[in-house]
Amino acid sequence: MNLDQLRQGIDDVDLQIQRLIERRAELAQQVGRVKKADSNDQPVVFYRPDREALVLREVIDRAQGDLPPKRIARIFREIMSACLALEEPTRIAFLGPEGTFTEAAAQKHFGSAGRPAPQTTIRDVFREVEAGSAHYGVVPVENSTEGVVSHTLDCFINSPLKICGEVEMPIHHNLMAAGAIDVRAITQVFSHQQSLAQCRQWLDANIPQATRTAVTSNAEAARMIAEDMPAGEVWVAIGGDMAAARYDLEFVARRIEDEPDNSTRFLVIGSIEPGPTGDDKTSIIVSLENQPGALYGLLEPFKDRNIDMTRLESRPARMATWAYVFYLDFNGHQQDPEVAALLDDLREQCLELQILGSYPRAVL
Ligand SMILES: C=C(O[C@@H]1C=C(C(=O)O)C=C[C@H]1O)C(=O)O
Repeated sequence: MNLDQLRQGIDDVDLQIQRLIERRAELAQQVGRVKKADSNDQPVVFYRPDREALVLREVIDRAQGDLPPKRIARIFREIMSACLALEEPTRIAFLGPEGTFTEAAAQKHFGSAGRPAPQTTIRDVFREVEAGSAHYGVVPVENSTEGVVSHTLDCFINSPLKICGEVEMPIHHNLMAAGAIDVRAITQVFSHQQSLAQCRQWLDANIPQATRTAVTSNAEAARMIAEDMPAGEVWVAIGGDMAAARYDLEFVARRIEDEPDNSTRFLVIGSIEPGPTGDDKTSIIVSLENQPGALYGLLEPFKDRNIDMTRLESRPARMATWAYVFYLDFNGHQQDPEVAALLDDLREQCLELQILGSYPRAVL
């Protein structure tokens, strides 16, 4: 076939794809009407992360041809995002400002039809969702190089919100400046404290002379470089591609993170509790008495029931009675019989047990 014929073929296929997407959107709107009709005057829950995870896993399972399965799943992610927006425009609070990795994580999880609501602190993200001003929130929880974001875990302790999803993001850092600069002339480097820590060795080796200053986010650092730099100073920022694009900065060096597999895990928080999908995780917070064997008693039921713990984090207790506070992630959904039995075992071992949520394992 020649070029014109091939392009005619593409036009024909595009027409079919478009009509099918439009048909899909109509069906999603009907789903929205059924959800409303079935709601018995309760707040209607349009977003269903469990169903979305199943749709995406199905796409990946049946992928064929040369398109990588995750790439085609991302296309479906966007289609679903547009369909959900027809049912209800979804407002998503995230740790801002615009240009942070958390914004990129929110987009990866909800697609681009979500309405972003940047917040100044992690606590503000919780507040915004608790108050109902945003439907869902996205907050960072752990980084593969730097460990847990303890502030996020602490926010859960006094919050009624549940975890309804997780997002994994590879994190690549750039050194960014407001134009062409001489690296030896750099006086200050700004970024979020976690990003500075993730690039510590690179900074020691390449710009040891620059003062490191932690600011509220790497997007704020990028903004400072673009807008606040005094004459006679050479400031740079560390941040992701989104921050560079948002403030029109140039890359001095790319991928400066010390660990090439640097990644961050984010949590989606909200008031809903997704149903089981067959590949889920559960997160809990427990407090234990300060007595010999307490931690052993917590771990034993996992071994007995052959349930995989994926994270165990200890937090300083806030109340005297809470001698130890632990944050745990494990495989399975609280409605799975084995997990329900495990939770019963744990309740006997712990002073308090708070279920933060069961949610589908990240697909993309
Ligand atoms: C259409 C639905 O509503 C939303 C949109 C979805 C989709 O486009 O496939 C899936 C789940 C929901 O977030 C549904 O619940 O099935």
